[in-house]
Amino acid sequence: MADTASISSKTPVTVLTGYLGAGKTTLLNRILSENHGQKYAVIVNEFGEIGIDNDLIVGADEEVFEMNNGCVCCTVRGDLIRILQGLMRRKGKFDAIIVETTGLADPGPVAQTFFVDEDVKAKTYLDSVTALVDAKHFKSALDADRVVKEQIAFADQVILNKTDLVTPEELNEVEARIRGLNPLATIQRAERSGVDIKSLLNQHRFDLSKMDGIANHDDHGPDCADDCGHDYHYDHSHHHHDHNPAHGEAGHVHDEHCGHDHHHHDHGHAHDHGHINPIHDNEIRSVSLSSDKPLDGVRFTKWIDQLLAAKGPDILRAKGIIDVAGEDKRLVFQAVHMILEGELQAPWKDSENRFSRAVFIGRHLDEVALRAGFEACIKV
Ligand SMILES: Nc1nc2c(ncn2[C@@H]2O[C@H](COP(=O)(O)OP(=O)(O)OP(=O)(O)O)[C@@H](O)[C@H]2O)c(=O)[nH]1
Repeated sequence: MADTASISSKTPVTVLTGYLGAGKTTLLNRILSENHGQKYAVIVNEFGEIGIDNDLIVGADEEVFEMNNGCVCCTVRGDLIRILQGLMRRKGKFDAIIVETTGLADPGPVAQTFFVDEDVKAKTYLDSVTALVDAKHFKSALDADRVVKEQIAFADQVILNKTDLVTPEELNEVEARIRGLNPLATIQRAERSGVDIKSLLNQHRFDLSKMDGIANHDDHGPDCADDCGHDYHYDHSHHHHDHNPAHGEAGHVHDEHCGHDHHHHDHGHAHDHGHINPIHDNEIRSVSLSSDKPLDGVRFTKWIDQLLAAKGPDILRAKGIIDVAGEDKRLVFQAVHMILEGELQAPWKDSENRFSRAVFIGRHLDEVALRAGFEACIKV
């Protein structure tokens, strides 16, 4: 149980994203002023913002650290590491950290920081990427800026805010659109970012032990309740890759998808077979693969390694639970771009129907090839 102990001694970090005006400041203000018994250190990115944000947060008597740089996508990681290190020297003064990204930020590099930097990894863990969505302006923002899709694609949980400004029909439509982009995230509706703070933070969304909800994603996403997975006993055969040598360099996470379109694909998928992606989004989408037959562990590992090495820049998030032939425990994995984490855990119960399921969220996903690759791993 060593890892369980160490996870609990690490400080949880919530990365908060959301397009301009979605309600991030409103939410932060709630987090910092409501009486929930927790102390949060907040890292605010100043980019494009004005002083009032500061006043709000400082006034709430919390620790505030700012990142003063322009391009979050390429350069914030070094700053973030430094700020996190500074914060961790004051460990004990707060229970959790919230990183607010700018409305224009690609959450990828920020999320990757928590898997790449050894020091950060040793002291903190990414609890969730939480995206705020402005129900009223979502559709126009989607058209205006690709980062909106990235924020949704990366999110573990979405707060669908400003519900007061749209009709129930419009709200359902926006929610379906979000669900089409990301079948895994939980979605909470809110007015003035009024969600239950306790339900928002400390959810362990990146914790491999809490991914059982993926099994239910066809319905509602991984609605991992608090009691999900608490009793698991791990085997801790932790498997952690960084396929891109460039990522190994300290303070540098400029990956290929860093804000610039280097990738030219033939757009062969005019026809969208995605059964969980009811509304066509020509770029970012999700593909869900499943099988009730066990997979060959060696073949699957090789496939996912090669897939992420080749397509990592396009794959924003992936999660899965795999029934490995001859293995009593389920293999659980998740990836952020090329960074893959997987471990064996939670033995299948005798009464349980075993299954394998993998969900990929990304751009230019070739569903036919993904499906063929996955199915080739089925143990014959
Ligand atoms: N009607 C309505 N207005 C809201 C709601 N939530 C936030 N607002 C308002 O929307 C505006 C933008 O909210 P902020 O919390 O500043 O949004 P933000 O994401 O921090 O915005 P940026 O800092 O520009 O990225 C503010 O005037 C809020 O008062 C809501 O649920 N309904």
